[in-house]
Amino acid sequence: MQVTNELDFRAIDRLPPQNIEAEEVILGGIMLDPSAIIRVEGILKPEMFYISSHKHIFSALEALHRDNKPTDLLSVTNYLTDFDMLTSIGGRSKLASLLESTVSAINIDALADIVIEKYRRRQLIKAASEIYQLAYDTESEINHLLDCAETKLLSIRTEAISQETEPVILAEPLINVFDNIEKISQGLIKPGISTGFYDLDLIIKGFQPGKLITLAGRPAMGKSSMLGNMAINAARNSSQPVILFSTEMTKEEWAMRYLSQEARVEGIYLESGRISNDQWKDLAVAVEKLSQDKIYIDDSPKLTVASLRSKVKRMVAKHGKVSMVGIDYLQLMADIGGDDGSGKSARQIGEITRQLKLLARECNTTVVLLSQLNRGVESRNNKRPLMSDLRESGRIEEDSDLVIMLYREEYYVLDTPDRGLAEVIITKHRGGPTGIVKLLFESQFTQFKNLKRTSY
Ligand SMILES: Nc1ncnc2c1ncn2[C@@H]1O[C@H](COP(=O)(O)OP(=O)(O)OP(=O)(O)O)[C@@H](O)[C@H]1O
Repeated sequence: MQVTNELDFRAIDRLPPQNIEAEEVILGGIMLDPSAIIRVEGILKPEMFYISSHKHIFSALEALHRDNKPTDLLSVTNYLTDFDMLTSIGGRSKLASLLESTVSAINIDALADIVIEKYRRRQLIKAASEIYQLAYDTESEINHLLDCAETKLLSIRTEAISQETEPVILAEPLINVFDNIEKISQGLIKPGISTGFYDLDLIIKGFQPGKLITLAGRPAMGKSSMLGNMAINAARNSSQPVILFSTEMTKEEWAMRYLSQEARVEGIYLESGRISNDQWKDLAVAVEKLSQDKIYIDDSPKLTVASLRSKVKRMVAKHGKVSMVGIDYLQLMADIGGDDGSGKSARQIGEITRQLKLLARECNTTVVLLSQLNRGVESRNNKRPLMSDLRESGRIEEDSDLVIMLYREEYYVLDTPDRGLAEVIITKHRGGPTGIVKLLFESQFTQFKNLKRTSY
């Protein structure tokens, strides 16, 4: 019996995970009952079968089904004969034996689960074997090898997540939603973690778990400031940790910003050391307060989505939950290798945003991703950013649940009446309204503030 060529399992002194009987009954079941394939269609894939001939037979059954043809013994035999594959799968006797060993297709879903699970285990062994080989590659840097190893494991996990869900009857989420509304109305839970900005919360309902938020703007609009403000607000309003991944600013620069905001001492005084006695007291109080905040900062300059993901998962394992993951910023992530004109970086960006969206869902957290905007904004009369200004906008727009743009008129017009004001423009909101929220921006403290309180 010829087995699949996933890995040379002879090198491993154990039989690879597989369930040949389950594979046979699935194939026999589909030949017996043509409607059975619908129950595994899109879930079970040919490559998941352990036996090579089973892969080919399942592919043939899928092709027949796609063409609205019967999947019975005669049709499969003809199909494989036409493609000159009948002999290689074991001939007519192989197909007949599959039918003979099957009584019904009743358990096909459960059997498909078994075959998929065995396939995943083989994938895991394959990745482990490749990682084992990687460790001997002395030509490459260890951090690069660790990234490669993480990526291999991540791709198995990503494939598993994207296949895990099955449609459920409406009644099921309905009960959850009703239960949630009841708890919110009784004040037992909050609709989301407050961003600290009341008018913004009114529109987006705070930070919602499982969501990817893209926060974009031209340089110096205040993206990092907004992310820092949101992070501390989320940590204080949820009492759960927040992680900031910062490829641009160091952890000391973040600490300086937070100290400046909390003590209300401008950054230039902190940097020059020109501090009054009163300010020293304020700084001491601020250090004490900030030391209680659960803000974790990772300033690895070469951040990949694979390493980010494992760091977040480790934090979740340690603390139970993470209220927000902030990333400053997308275009500086190490997965993006630059564009050679073939759209490579757009594809890489698309892959990153997809992974981040999956991470938000998997870890039940909110991911806030900073993104640069195209220079195109600068050549327009109205410089308020638009969705199309997002660099490599297509995938960012698709994967994000919310796209928020920052705009400050004073950046372009010095004597504007809107001096000190910032516009937070919600250009995309999946399942909710869009709109513009005005905030005060104190650049000397890199702090956004509410203009006036609007109650819920
Ligand atoms: N210590 C400081 N004192 C005064 N102004 C500051 C200070 N730090 C930052 N700013 C100003 O605050 C504004 C917002 O800075 P921030 O770093 O948040 O912007 P950004 O949108 O993240 O920019 P970039 O994309 O260039 O990193 C800028 O105009 C900057 O000059």
